[in-house]
Amino acid sequence: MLQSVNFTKTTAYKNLTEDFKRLENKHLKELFSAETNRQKQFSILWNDIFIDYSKNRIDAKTFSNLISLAKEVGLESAIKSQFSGEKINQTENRAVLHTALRKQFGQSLVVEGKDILTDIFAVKKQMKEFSEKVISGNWKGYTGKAITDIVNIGIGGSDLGPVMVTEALKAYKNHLNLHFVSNVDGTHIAETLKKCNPETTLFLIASKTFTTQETMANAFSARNWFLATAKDDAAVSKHFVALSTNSEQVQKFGIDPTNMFVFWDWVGGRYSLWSAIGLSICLGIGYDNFELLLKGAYEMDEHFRTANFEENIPVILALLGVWYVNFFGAASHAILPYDQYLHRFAAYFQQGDMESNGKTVDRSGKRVDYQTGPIIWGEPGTNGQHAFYQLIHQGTQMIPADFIAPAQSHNAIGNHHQLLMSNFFAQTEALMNGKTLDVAEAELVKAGLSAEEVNKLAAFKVFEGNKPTNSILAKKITPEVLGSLIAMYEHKIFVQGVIWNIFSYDQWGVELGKQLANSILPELENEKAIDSHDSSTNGLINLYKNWK
Ligand SMILES: O=P(O)(O)OC[C@H]1O[C@](O)(CO)[C@@H](O)[C@@H]1O
Repeated sequence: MLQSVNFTKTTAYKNLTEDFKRLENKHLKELFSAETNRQKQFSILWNDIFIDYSKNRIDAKTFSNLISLAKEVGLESAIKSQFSGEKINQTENRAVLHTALRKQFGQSLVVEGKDILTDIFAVKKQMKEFSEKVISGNWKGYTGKAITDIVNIGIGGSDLGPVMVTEALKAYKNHLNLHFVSNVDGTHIAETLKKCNPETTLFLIASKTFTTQETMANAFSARNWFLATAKDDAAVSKHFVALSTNSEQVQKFGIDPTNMFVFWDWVGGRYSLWSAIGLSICLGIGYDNFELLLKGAYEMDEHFRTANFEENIPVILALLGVWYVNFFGAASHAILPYDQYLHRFAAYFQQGDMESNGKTVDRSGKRVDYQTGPIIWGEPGTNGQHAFYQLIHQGTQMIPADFIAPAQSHNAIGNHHQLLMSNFFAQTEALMNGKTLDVAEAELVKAGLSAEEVNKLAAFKVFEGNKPTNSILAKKITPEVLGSLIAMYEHKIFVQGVIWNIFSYDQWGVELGKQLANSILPELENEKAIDSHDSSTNGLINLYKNWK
């Protein structure tokens, strides 16, 4: 079981407090000139991924104290507990075993006396056979036509992962058109269905619980739309399949149990793209590529499970994050992929990270007196450069950022990739070095400005620099590399949760809004004025009722 340790009471934390005093006002430029082999010291080449964390505000002593922190909070035994299937998600009394889904054929994992890989491999086989049948055109719709369009209906973890992965691996896409419907706003399903033909559309109803309001509303609307043309309930089985843990609800909805792809309660929603929830991935890029994605994740699992903390990528990234959140007071962390295909990567980890570590109560049930999970955000470079980088460069907040880029593009058109990469390299260099007042003034003088003008303008052209970044350079974004990158962030989130002494695998914080929406829903179904809430909520509801 996970130990409950307040990390702020450890010796390592005390030492890090001293480190912070020493480094708080030290510029990264100074650290680089003091250590000529700094990149070598603070980087890891692993498979086809290079992690350069040298542009962080640490020195060798801090690094070693951060590693000690991981040891003191019992990270080693926490990793063992998670991988072996202990019920570390204590508030839901569940194991956390998305890593089991990535195990390779021929392996086994016995949990509570049962080899859980037997069931996992059986579902994978079902996913392989089904996806191959649909892709080849052998799976026919109710009028005998092959499937052309796949609509995945799900939300949160039952949507974001498949969306992100199928976008990231679009270069591997086959002929099937993929659509994702998540929002309960009728616009989402309506606009999607405009592009589909009921005879050739396959719906994947993706929901761990099969009770999620948004997903069920969209699923029923999809079925109504389908039956309006098919006019025969028997046709549903050729066009609707379920990805879920809840067979009872699946059957109630009317989906044939043979069309159900199961997973288990030990797969958290935001960690479920590796399970049956990944069926849209199999359909979009082929089962073999899905297997490669799992393989890449498995390799990262093994690295995380076995590497010394000093060389352990997820552990190091997590510790650097803690360093900025808890010592420098960073409130957010940016994920900035220089790859258009990764345009949903940051959005995916908004759920992955914030739903996991957005907690205020520690594992003993007490309110924490330190900061926990940061806000995760980001957009692909170079678009972000022309939008919000101004604040990263010259704003008052410290925003640690991960820059991710592939050395090889899937679309080598002209010199586009060189242009992209020159920006990737330039940004972390600029964030680190900044630009001094002297340089700013000299540039203005060179541009022919008068002394008075130089004096007026120079301050605005200064970049303090000293902004921490990680550079994550991959050879190419292949399914395997993507799998490794996703698993890397998953484990980073876990490590941070262990340090912050919180439960990373529950998400009670999403419940209150759901409860209240359920109690408000009946109040919207009649004309009566509402007075059961506060004046603001009553006023808004009543105005809505007047206007609708
Ligand atoms: O797959 P389900 O059960 O429909 O849940 C969807 C999402 O809802 C949540 O439970 C909370 O919003 C997420 O954790 C989950 O990914």
